[in-house]
Amino acid sequence: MPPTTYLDRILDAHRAAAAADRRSRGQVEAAAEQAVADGPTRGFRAGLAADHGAGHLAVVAEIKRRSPSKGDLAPGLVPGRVAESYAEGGAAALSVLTDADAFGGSPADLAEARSACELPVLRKDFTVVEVDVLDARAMGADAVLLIAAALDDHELADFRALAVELGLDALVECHDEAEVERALEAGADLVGVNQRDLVSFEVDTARAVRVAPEIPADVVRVAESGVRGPDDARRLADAGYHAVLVGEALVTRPDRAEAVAALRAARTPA
Ligand SMILES: O=C(O)c1ccccc1NCC(=O)[C@H](O)[C@H](O)COP(=O)(O)O
Repeated sequence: MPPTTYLDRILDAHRAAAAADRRSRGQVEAAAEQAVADGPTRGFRAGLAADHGAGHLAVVAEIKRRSPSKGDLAPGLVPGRVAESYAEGGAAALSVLTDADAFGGSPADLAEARSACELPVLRKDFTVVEVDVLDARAMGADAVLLIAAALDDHELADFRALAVELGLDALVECHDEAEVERALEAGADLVGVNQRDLVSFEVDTARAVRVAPEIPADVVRVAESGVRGPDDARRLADAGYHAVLVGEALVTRPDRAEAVAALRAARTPA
């Protein structure tokens, strides 16, 4: 049997938490339905496409307190203030880690960040059951993350369909060409290529460039992880990415607004 990886452990922990959840599915559905009744989502995919259409490299700026690979990054950050500085720098969207154990995040971080700005927000978490998708809508997210390596083909298609039904965009995260094929088969119109290997944590800064040709032109493409600054961003823009999703290189900076603006300007005008 292959050794248990970090990803296996975190997915097991999320499945155990889902099994121990004392709420009924009906309760979570009611909360999600209430959120739908309260108003539409902000349009995460549309926000990235619009900023790209205006000639920029769209930036999905992440709120990340700590990470399994690096430890503490900005443990005391104030989500609302960080969201304001990202918006000031021209971010097209936010990504907020809501996992507590590995990242120190929470649904409250997401709610605070979203209410501090007008930007659409991705709930970045390990979605393992349909209730996670309902929860994302209920907590105020505009988009949900579906990690191809964590879900089988049926789950990928079903969770994505549920997200669409709730008005959420689904960012389907892939690591290689085979996962991109599975994402497209599941109907994905928003694909992320994560350059961080979730088993070894190693970042391969050439990965997203290598995988880009497999993603059709009508799919909004996001390069995730290990983007250190404008030089990396420029390579990804040149490879056809609409957006970069950046955590560590933004959250650890004192001048977050300027750092976002520099990434956004990395696209070479055609
Ligand atoms: O960040 C990690 O160490 C990590 C480890 C295992 C699973 C996921 C992990 N991060 C989640 C993310 O996808 C990143 O926070 C996101 O892509 C931004 O990455 P970065 O710009 O390198 O902080």
